[in-house]
This record gives sequence, C-alpha cells and structure tokens, in this order.
Amino acid sequence: MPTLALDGAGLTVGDRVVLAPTTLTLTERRIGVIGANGSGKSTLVRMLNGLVEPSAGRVVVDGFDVARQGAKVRRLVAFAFTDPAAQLVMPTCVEDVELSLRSLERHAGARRARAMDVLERFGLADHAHDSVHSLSGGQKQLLALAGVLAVEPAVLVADEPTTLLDLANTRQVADLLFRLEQQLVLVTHDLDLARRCERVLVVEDARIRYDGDPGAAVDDYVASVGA
Ligand SMILES: Nc1ncnc2c1ncn2[C@@H]1O[C@H](COP(=O)(O)OP(=O)(O)OP(=O)(O)O)[C@@H](O)[C@H]1O
Repeated sequence: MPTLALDGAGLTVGDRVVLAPTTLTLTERRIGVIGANGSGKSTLVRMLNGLVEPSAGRVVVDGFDVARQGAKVRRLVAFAFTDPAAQLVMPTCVEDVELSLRSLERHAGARRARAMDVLERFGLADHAHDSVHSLSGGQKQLLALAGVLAVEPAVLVADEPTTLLDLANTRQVADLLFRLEQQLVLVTHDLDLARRCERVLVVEDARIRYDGDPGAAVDDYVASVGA
C-alpha cells in the first residue's frame, strides 16, 4: 500500500487552529476518520492530495511532497466528495467518465470503449447514454466514484461518500468502496463503516484524539460525546 505521511502538518488561519500540527504515517488498506462536525476531518484528508495546503509541516505521499510534486500526488490520490454533483459535469454518464480519461486515452474510440468498461464495472452500463440528472442519488455517487477511479489511482480519499444516501444506496456504495483494490481513506459519520476499517482516527477540536483499533476508536468517540 502507498505510504501517506503527515509530518507536523497543520493549518492555522488567522488565530483559528483548523488542524493542529499532526504527525502520522498511514500504510493500512482501509483507514477510517471519524469525529464531530467541524473537528477537522475534511481538512486532514484534503491535505493528502493537496486540496488543502498546510500552513505548517508537510505531507508526503509515497515519497512525493504534496506541496512541491502536486501533479504526481494527484495522479496517485483521487478524491471523492460527499455530494456527487460536485464532480458530475457532463450531460451523459459515459461522457462524464470519458472526461476523466481524457489525459490517459487520447483516441476518442478507445476512450469510449474504456469508459464503457468502467461503467460496466460499476453496474451503470445500462445508463451510459442517460442524463446524469436522471440517476438516483446512489447511482450518482457510483458514477462520481467511477469517474475518479477510472484513471486507476493508488489511493481513494472519500469524504462522507454515503452521507446523502439512504440505507440501500449506502450499502451499495459502501460495498463497492470496501471491495476496491485501492487504499481507502474514508471520512464517515457511519460508525458501522468505520468499524469495517483496519485503522481509525478520531478527530476532536482540530486534533487526533485517538488513533488505532477501529472498535476501540468508535468506543472512544461515542464515550467522548457522552452517548
Ligand atoms: N480555510 C479555513 N479558514 C477558516 N476556517 C476553516 C477553514 N477550513 C475549515 N475551517 C473551519 O475549521 C473547522 C474544521 O473544518 P473541517 O471541514 O475540516 O471539519 P469536518 O470535521 O470535516 O466537519 P464536518 O463533519 O462538518 O464535515 C470548521 O469549523 C471549518 O469551518
């Protein structure tokens, strides 16, 4: 698995500490990140592909410094947002996946064939020529994931990918995420999903409050909110 390293990485904006300097090395295949709203989870994981630049320290992915070798890192680390609408920009499903593949596959015919293969793998082949707006919430999230995974990154960072989904769609998307070969960094409020990871970070007030065994991490988080 790739090595994701934070070396004293933190973010302070004005006098607000968004993430205190954090040192971590993540090598597990399935890493969960849990914690209260506004605790700093998104900030932490956005640093892994340069979406957020630390104001202190550095982030290194498989030996590449995110600040200096951002393009290389972004080829390794894909990012999926909570709201798939943030990522779906083309009129039809197949065109959306083709857009992701444009730098990898320059020949239009080959690009279409590859996009169709990706849609097949994600169970969306029947919707290839449908408008992205006609898809259900779960299908939209699957399509957004298909787009970011089409270029075969080594790591997927997913920031609450099931938060907007109902139970059936949550199960479908979660099953897909946990079947991936890629390393997965999953921010989630779904504690059952966190328990399926190998290592879980609990973030509280801009700091890592707990780091380790998923069951113990979930217990620690639940205890911290007095539930
Ligand atoms: N660039 C910034 N400048 C100032 N404040 C920021 C900045 N980025 C984030 N924050 C604030 O820092 C806090 C942590 O934000 P972050 O998005 O990392 O939290 P989170 O744990 O992912 O929350 P949620 O579960 O609600 O998504 C929030 O209160 C947010 O408003």
